[in-house]
Amino acid sequence: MKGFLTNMSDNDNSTRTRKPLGLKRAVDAGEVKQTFSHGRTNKVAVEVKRKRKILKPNEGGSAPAPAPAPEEQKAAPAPAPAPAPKAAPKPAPKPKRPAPSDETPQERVARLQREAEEDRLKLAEEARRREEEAKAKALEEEKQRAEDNRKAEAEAEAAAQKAAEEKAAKPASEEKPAEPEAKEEAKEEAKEAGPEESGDGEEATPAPRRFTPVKRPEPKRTEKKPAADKKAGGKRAAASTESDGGGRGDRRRGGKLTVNKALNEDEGARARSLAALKRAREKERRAHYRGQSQPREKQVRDVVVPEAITVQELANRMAEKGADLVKELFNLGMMVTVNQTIDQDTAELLVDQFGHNVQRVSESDVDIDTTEDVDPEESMKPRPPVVTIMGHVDHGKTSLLDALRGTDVTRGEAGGITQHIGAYQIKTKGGDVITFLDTPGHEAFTEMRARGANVTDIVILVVAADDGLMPQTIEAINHTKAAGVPMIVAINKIDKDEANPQKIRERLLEHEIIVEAMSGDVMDVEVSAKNKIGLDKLLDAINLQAELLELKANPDREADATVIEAKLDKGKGPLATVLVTRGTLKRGDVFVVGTESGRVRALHDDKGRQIKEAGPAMPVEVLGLGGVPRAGDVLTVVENEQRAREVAGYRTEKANEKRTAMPVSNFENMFSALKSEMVEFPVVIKADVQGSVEAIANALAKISNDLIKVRVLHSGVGAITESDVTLAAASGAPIIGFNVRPNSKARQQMEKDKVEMMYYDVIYHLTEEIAKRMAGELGPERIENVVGRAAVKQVFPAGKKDKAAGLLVEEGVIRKGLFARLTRNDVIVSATSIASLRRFKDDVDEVRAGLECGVVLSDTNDIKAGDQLEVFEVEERERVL
Ligand SMILES: Nc1nc2c(ncn2[C@@H]2O[C@H](COP(=O)(O)OP(=O)(O)OP(=O)(O)O)[C@@H](O)[C@H]2O)c(=O)[nH]1
Repeated sequence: MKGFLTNMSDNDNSTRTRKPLGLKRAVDAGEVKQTFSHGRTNKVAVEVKRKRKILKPNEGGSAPAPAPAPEEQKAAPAPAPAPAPKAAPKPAPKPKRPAPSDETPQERVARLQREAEEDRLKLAEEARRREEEAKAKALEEEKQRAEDNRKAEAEAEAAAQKAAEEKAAKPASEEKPAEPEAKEEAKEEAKEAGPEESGDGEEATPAPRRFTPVKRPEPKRTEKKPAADKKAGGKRAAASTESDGGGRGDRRRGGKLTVNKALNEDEGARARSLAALKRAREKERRAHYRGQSQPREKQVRDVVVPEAITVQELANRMAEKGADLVKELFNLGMMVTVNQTIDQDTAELLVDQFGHNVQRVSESDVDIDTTEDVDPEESMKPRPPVVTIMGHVDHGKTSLLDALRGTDVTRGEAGGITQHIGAYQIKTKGGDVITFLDTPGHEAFTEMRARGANVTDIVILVVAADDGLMPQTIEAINHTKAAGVPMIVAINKIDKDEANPQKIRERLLEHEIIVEAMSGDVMDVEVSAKNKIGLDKLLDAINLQAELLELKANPDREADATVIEAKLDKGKGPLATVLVTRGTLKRGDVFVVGTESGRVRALHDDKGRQIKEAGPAMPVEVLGLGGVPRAGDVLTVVENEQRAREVAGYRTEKANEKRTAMPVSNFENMFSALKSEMVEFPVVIKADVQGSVEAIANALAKISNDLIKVRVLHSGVGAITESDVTLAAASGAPIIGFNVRPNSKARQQMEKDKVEMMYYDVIYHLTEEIAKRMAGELGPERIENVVGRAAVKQVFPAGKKDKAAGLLVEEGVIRKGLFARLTRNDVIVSATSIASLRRFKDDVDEVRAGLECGVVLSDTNDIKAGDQLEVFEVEERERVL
């Protein structure tokens, strides 16, 4: 290599001197290509090949001898500036010089140029391809090139000698054919030399093909390289040309190549990475999509199922589609929408169907269950009794309450403060406190009890001594018994002359009330509310009874209370009178009452005084409620407002759910709902045996329907009595006698009261007749027969006020006087009749389909073009049950 470098330097010197020589330069220009190709070894190889051509024939071993001389000469004239150094040493042009004629060398030069150009191009391609080859190969290639270069040097010399010999031996004309030979030889040489060397002449084409299968060079790279080279600038190019000569240059070249490669590789890498990224993303996307499209693994959820829930809410809790639930319900034979509420059982069924776990929510999870919160015995302290007064109308309940209030020692001192709330407490002379609920009457008592608010400890049954037991007295007795509350009988109005307390006591026996005076255990006190007689005795009796009851409550705890009454005060807002059942209610306490929550803003006692706290059995008015609760609601003090709101919210939700929860629609329910006004057919039944009574009652129940129902006022075995007649007369009911007859008194009474008597001995006849009577009660059936339909085409005034409708009869016939229904968008606008019917200004009786007419409708002028008129007859038929 070094030798080569020295040659180059020699050539350089020579070129400097011979620059002006254009032709030589042209000859050298063939070699210049090598420079074009950026001084890569490849170019050098081109020269080598040419030399090889000459080399191949080897025979001309003598040729090299003359070559050196002309070589130098030739090299000298070669004007090639930069490339010259390389070209110069090459032997190829040298033989041309000695050519006998000038033309031949020119031609040669031309050929050489062409060949060189072709070589250059091909070599360039090959070079690029080579560059593209794996880095691992690069070193080997470089080594090979280095060797080639060395060979080329030697060969060039040999070739030069040979050429000289040939030229010397052959005439100028023979030189031409010599060239192809040389080419062929060169080709062979090139083949032998290996792929790298094969960039010669036309033969170069197969070379790249040979490479192609090995590694397809990316065309881009080949293009980029020169570009990159250009960018590198002249300096670099010069440097590269310089570096071509030696191993260092090779290394550098390698380095350059590496740089290019690096560039290319970078680009390639970038391209690959982008593509790879895209592919990766696409793959990921597809995988994701596939993942989605794959059937999801069913997630089993614990679904909390309350007592009532909307379909949508249940769907949400199951994370299922509402429509799916509706579909499922439809399959179960229930027609519901997502907004409808279904009951717990249905909801559970759905949850099961969808494969989730049912989790029944118990009230205690959210709500407050005071029954579970039992106070320990040691915490219990005696509390005042709570007393309710019941009795028949005008027997003196209110009077007695007032009288008892008057006995209050504290009130007496205060000078008769009017009662402020619906309950009050009195302090007896003995210091005992008694709470009276000022809601007399068993209805209120029972209603409270029905709501679970059994706050009454003792019932005082007021019976007027002058009146005896009356229906409401008996009802009060029954209600008290049902409540299991002890009773004290207050025989009132004993001040009256006609008062007969003993008779009352006796009558009470009929109702299993045995008073103490009759050796029973029910205390009885004779009182006069009017004259304030026996009040102390009554209070004593109450206290005694309270003692027996051992009424106790824990006052040292958060309060529970029951709403006695509640109202909305314009100034104070919602107010509730509550009776503390246990604990102590204090100002500032946070509570929940029914569906309302609140904080105690103020407490008022029954006298309207502000108090700070209220203990067990004390009635107080509470201010600070969020809303008006209902009587019987339980007020519970809770730890904080959040809890109060939670409970109130839960109760509200539950109340709403219950209110909106509807039995699943079916036609039966639908129709029964429509028939709100049911007719009752009252009867009194008397039969010979109980079995008959029951059979008749059942048979009559069966002929009852949604429109009319048999109501048995009274039924019994035996003859029809006077009282049966009285009862039947009061209700306008017939008396059904089955195998029985009225006694004479009853018969007279029947005639007097004009009570209908129906005798039967066959139940079927009885039911048949009753059914007819019931049908008669309902009246004949109205059946509508539509006879025609017409469309309102236009509306025009008729007379001063009326409007007439221009009709086109579409179906049937329209007749004057018939009933008509005017509908607009299928909604009935008016039910009327055809008042007048005209056709072309003539009154007509009827107009048939397809014809136009004008009508005036009775009692309506609300007619618009586009309305539909339906005309119908009404037929009345005897009703059959
Ligand atoms: N002579 C006499 N009359 C009385 C007595 N107690 C009540 N009355 C009268 O009986 C009538 C009815 O008394 P109320 O206290 O209104 O009776 P009530 O049971 O509250 O009546 P309602 O509120 O209608 O249920 C009134 O005119 C009273 O004056 C009594 O002890 N002696």
